Amino acid sequence: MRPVGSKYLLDETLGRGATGTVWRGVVREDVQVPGCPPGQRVAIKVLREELAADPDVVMRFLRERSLLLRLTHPNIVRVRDLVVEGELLALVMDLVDGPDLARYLRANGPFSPIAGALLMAQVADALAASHADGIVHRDLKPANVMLASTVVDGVERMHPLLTDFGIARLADSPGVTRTHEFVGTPAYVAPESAEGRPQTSAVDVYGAGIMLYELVTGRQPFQGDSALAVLQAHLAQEPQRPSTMPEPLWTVIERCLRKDPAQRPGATSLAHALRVVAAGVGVHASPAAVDEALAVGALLLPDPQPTAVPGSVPPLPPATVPGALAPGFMVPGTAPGAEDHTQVLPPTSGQYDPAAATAVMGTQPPPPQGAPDRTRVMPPAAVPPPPPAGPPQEEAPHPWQTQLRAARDRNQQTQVGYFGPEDYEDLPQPQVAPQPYQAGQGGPAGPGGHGGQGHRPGQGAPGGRPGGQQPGGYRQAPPPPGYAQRPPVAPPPYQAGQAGQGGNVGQGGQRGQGGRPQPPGGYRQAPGGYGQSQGGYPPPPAPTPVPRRAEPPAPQYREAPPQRREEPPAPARREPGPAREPRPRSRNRMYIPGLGCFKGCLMVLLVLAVAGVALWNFTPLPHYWDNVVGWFDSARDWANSLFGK
Ligand SMILES: Nc1ncnc2c1ncn2[C@@H]1O[C@H](COP(=O)(O)OP(=O)(O)OP(=O)(O)O)[C@@H](O)[C@H]1O
Repeated sequence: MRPVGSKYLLDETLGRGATGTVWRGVVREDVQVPGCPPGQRVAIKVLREELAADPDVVMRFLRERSLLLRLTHPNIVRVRDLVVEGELLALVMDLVDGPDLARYLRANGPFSPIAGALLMAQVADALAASHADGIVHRDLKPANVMLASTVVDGVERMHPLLTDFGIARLADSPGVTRTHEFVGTPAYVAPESAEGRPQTSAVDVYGAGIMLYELVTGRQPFQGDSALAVLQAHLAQEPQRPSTMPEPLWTVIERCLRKDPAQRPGATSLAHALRVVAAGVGVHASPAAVDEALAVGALLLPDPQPTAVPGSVPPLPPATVPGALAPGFMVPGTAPGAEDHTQVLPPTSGQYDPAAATAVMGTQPPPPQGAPDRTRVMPPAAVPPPPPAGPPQEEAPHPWQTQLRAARDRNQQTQVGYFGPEDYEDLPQPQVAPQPYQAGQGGPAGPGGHGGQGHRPGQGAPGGRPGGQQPGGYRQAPPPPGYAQRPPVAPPPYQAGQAGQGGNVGQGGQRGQGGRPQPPGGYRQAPGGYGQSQGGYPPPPAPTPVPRRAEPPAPQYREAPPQRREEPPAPARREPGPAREPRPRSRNRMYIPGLGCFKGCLMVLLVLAVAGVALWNFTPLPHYWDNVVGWFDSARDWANSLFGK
């Protein structure tokens, strides 16, 4: 295990993202960390060195320490500590034993509308709490929702936990992102973020709408061949209701995806509305619950005081084409006020001092001066010379570009991007693309409610996807002390426990009649689950102990074209400018996470030595060598005899 800071040991890598690497770690046995007993297993996100080398990010890290540590909620992965040492920045979090939602979706396919609504209601709870605390997530996506499993009444259930809070905000340093760039993932980015307009907590609600759509359909509402095209779709296209989507759920999604952030609901009312929808779309919903779900639009109240994202750029001139980017927009350094925001990444704040005390941002005092430095996960970067005074020069390559290259092989990464009007001209005119799986789809819905409305192409027959809830219902974990400041949310009706056995409510609001008969307990055959997926997830790659579905997936989901891998946005074209200063590069040329350059070099020498020994012993090389030495001796004797020596 490798030390990180003076309190933690890194064990193994859990995964890598665009902003850093997440490790499984452990609290050292010989230290005291408040709230974390010695030996406690934790997850440690070590931010990438480009971020850690930016003094502005470090300052933000320190400033927001108390905010992030304070953010506790049953549906938020708790941040336990922040480690700042040399050029290492790390967040210590609770370790979640489970997959993230993106991986779960890939492995198991979409959720039923009820399960999707209930899952997203918990995510909306987490958003409401963070917004009330002044924190906007800004990078909401399934990959940032971890699925823990909890056992309630002897039944394993999924418990969503939102993570990566504050990362987008940390990354959004003036030294890291520049004017009109966005931090986020194109498929989930709100129009105002893509356009560089001021952002508020409404961007998270937009992301929640995209996620909700994806959870119940298996695809995202806005797609394109490139990140730029996806961003353009967010700006110009209207989302289309899939025929299988219950009307109340669509009402919620459509409101979350409004282009105007002021028309989106607040996170608190979103959570409430989703529970009302979940209670009203099952075939066993009471008529009153059905009516309430159909009137859900009235519950979707905008946030009266949306939380502003600090430092988001001022509004730009209105676009001339609806949904298009404003003229001159996204060209770094040319937009009005750009000079206020665009900065060259400042030099690092000084040489790394290995003898310096570890600065761990906990409540514990730092170790005494002269204590051995235990953290060398990332070696220090060279200190570049200060930029020469004179006329402004073109900026060095953006550090995020390095990250994007590194992340290129991963789908749906958090990205920073910008694009200009010339890029926009390359795009096809905005149009509303037909839903891929609508092609060849069946006729009008039959009397089978949601279940009969198109899960099987060409028919409206009964027997679609059954929803329903489990007797005993899904229960939420009790909120922790202190969380009660949040506005009260009406207890969801499903807590009362409903037996679910069939399809969802049809588009016309009639209760589905034709849901496939299911055993009590809802869509899963396993006892205790609600909806399609809430009965526990199979921890990949181990097979799930209970069959997930009572029937094979609906054909159109299988027939839908595979999701394209998102390419990171192409770097913006820049006007030819004066020659760039060579970018100061890190000394860490051969970067092996956790090993560092020195050990990497030793490893290379060792490999060369072993190869040399093997060559000498297992090839005729010694024989050739003797021959060469013999020839050399003969030549010397001949030369000596020639010159009479
Ligand atoms: N608290 C945690 N406990 C356990 N695993 C975690 C935790 N946080 C993240 N992970 C795992 O680590 C992996 C990498 O996480 P990270 O947040 O860096 O990825 P990402 O969200 O895909 O990337 P990015 O947001 O930078 O685009 C994830 O796949 C997730 O499964």
